[in-house]
Amino acid sequence: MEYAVTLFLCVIITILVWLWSKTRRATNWPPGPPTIPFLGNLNINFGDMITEFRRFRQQYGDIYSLVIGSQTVVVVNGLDTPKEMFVKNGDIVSERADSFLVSEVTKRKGIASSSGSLWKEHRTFALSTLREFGFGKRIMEHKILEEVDVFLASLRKTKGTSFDISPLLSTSVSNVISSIAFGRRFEHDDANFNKITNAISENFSDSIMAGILTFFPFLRRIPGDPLNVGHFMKNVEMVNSFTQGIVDERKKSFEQEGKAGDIREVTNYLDAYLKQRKDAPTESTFTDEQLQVSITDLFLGGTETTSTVLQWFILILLHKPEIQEHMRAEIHKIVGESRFPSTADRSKLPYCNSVLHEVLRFGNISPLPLPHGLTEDLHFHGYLIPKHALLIPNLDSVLNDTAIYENPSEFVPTRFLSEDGTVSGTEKVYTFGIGRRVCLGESLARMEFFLFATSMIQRFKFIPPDGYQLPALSQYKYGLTRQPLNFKFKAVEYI
Ligand code: HEM
Repeated sequence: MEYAVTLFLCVIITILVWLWSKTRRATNWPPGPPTIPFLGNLNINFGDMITEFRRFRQQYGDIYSLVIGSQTVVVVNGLDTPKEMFVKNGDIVSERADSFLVSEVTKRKGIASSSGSLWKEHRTFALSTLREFGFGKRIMEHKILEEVDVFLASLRKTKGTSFDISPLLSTSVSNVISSIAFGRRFEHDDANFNKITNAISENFSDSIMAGILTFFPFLRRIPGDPLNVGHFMKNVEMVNSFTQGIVDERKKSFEQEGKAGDIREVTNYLDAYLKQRKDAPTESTFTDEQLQVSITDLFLGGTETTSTVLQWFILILLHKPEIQEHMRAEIHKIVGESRFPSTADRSKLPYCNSVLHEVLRFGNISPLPLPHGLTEDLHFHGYLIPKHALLIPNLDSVLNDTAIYENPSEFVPTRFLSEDGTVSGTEKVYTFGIGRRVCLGESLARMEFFLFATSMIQRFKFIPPDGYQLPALSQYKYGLTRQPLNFKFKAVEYI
């Protein structure tokens, strides 16, 4: 009996010591808020991480750490420290750390969630394939402008009545990446496609829970599902079966074409992948599962982010009609009214260009990207960053840095306009990330943003409905991206 009690006490003490050691910060790690025994930094405000992280930066400097659950989080802030961390040490810090989204939702597959050679091979393949199909080229511009044309026709149909533009933007922007990723576009009244873009929107705006589950995975099992994980996973399954259906259908016709010796010209990522898979050795990383997850990554990455930036753009211009007027005057002067603006006009539209960069800065749509992981312990600025840490490049700390920008919380349309009328300083607008994990769709997103935004302003005036209170520019929803609150407006045809 005495032996059993002693054994029991030893087990309890071992567990307590283990728990205590897991929830304290080692002395050689970056500093951070004091940890509470057995709780670590559980007392921080998870509801407003952006503000909380700003406060920690003021207190602890450009690199600090938090102990949450049994995880160590290291947050890297400012302009120079992230560059040094994610560019100079790119070999060590470009893995994707485990999180609920990475390990439970995408099972470390695809592009955004994979690591090591699986990630390198697929990122390289995706970049070179997408470049071949027009990323950053005129052929891509044509595709986007076709979509802009359909989008503006839908705006016209609203006949100046008040409406919510988010579903229309999601479908239009999604059609661009769909045609590049799998050679398809969808009609604006396609109910099934609208269900898919709606599921994506819901998951992007409603995923604080994904962050919580990263640190406390057991909360997923709570009876009654108070975190609504079931709904999130249902949306994930809906999107997965949509992309799987497209892959399966094309695989079948690809095999038939192969048998007949008549494979269609390769014009999209899906066809390029099937061809790569056909020619690849059996032990290659190019598998059916990788195909489905990487297509889904492109589809998701290319849908919600760009349409969120466009929503910020419209909301800002509703608040500041004088900026609309100024942009429209510049576009009409340089481009005229009969054709859409093109990327070749960009350098001749410095005011518009400055406004769009300011939207990318002010919108701050991905302030805290998915955490990076490490391949080994890293000694950095005199601290030890343990291999198991989750590394967060805090993009908010660059985009709202008072050392770089005067009054960063204000929208200043001429922020990037120099006295000589040229645009400068835009290289510090790190909206698309830093280092080797930098956004894969950056050139597409920039082109889409420019073409959609300038064509809209060229032809439409945006006005708030009479007596309607627009959401303030300081308000936002934060899930996977930082989004404006829902709003309505009228698009009145100008030309
Ligand atoms: C304005 C629009 C966009 C913004 C602000 C944005 C921002 C970002 C950010 C901050 C990251 C994470 C960087 C990191 O992990 O450190 C990222 C990754 C990624 N983005 Fe975008 N993105 C946009 C549009 C797009 C588009 C159009 C695509 C479609 C091709 C795309 C595909 C991806 C992919 C696949 C990754 C994962 C890259 C990797 O892990 O190697 N994004 N994006």
